[in-house]
Amino acid sequence: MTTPAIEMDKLTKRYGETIAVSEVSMSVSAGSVYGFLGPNGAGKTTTMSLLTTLTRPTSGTARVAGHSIENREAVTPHIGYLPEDPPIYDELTGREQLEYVAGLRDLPEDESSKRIDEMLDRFDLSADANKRISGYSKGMRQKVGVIQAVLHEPAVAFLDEPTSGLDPRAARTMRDTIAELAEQEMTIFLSTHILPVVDELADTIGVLHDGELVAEGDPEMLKSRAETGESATLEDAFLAVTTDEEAATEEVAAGQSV
Ligand SMILES: Nc1ncnc2c1ncn2[C@@H]1O[C@H](COP(=O)(O)OP(=O)(O)OP(=O)(O)O)[C@@H](O)[C@H]1O
Repeated sequence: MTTPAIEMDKLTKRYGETIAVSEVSMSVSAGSVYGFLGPNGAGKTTTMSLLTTLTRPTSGTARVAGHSIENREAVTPHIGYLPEDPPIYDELTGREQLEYVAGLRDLPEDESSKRIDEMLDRFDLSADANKRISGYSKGMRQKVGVIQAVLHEPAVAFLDEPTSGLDPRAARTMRDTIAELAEQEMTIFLSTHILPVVDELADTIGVLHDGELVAEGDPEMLKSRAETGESATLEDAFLAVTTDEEAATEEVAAGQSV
């Protein structure tokens, strides 16, 4: 059996009185797309900060690409992260920003410049690649953020709202790119509020609510739990598991979902 790309065991993060992430345990198969859902404030960003080693857990453990998150140097070469606000330098051009990131990752120059060109072209950014990022639109910045997260072909990419700010064509390109990267065995940990994106791409969906993993399964399985008839959507399922907290917890306890 191959090592899971992500494993969490009772991962917990407290901020004073607030329990942002509460004893979350899960396993994400290598090469799969994991859709990570939850209402505002559920703890998704905190979970991704923990898994990308930007925040330390209060208790519990996790391994990413086979390495403990306690060991930042071991984990970071294997991951890419698109946070809500991607770290990019306004004074650089799009191409310079990507070359800078490739340099940080020690990528061979000829290989990385070919991949940068290919990704810029794919996201329709080639014509603006030599313009300063300060003049980029929100969507253009988002494209740069995504490209830099996957440029080094990490084993696991954490993407927080990757289609945010993108026009319909660019959003389509983003979804196609995510599917393609997963086909190439990259594990994608995808957090978004746009449920059709998750429905289309995710092999497994986990729903976080008040820091707890209240449901987990493939999209069809989750929909079948919504109890709104045969035409239940992922939105119905999401609302069911994040509003009827007691029932969800009971099912978790009964081992029906997690
Ligand atoms: N640095 C921090 N200090 C104190 N509390 C925090 C901090 N970061 C997050 N929290 C709290 O932890 C909880 C989870 O927040 P988090 O940002 O992880 O949620 P989220 O699921 O990403 O929400 P959203 O969908 O709105 O982005 C919230 O109650 C939030 O107020």
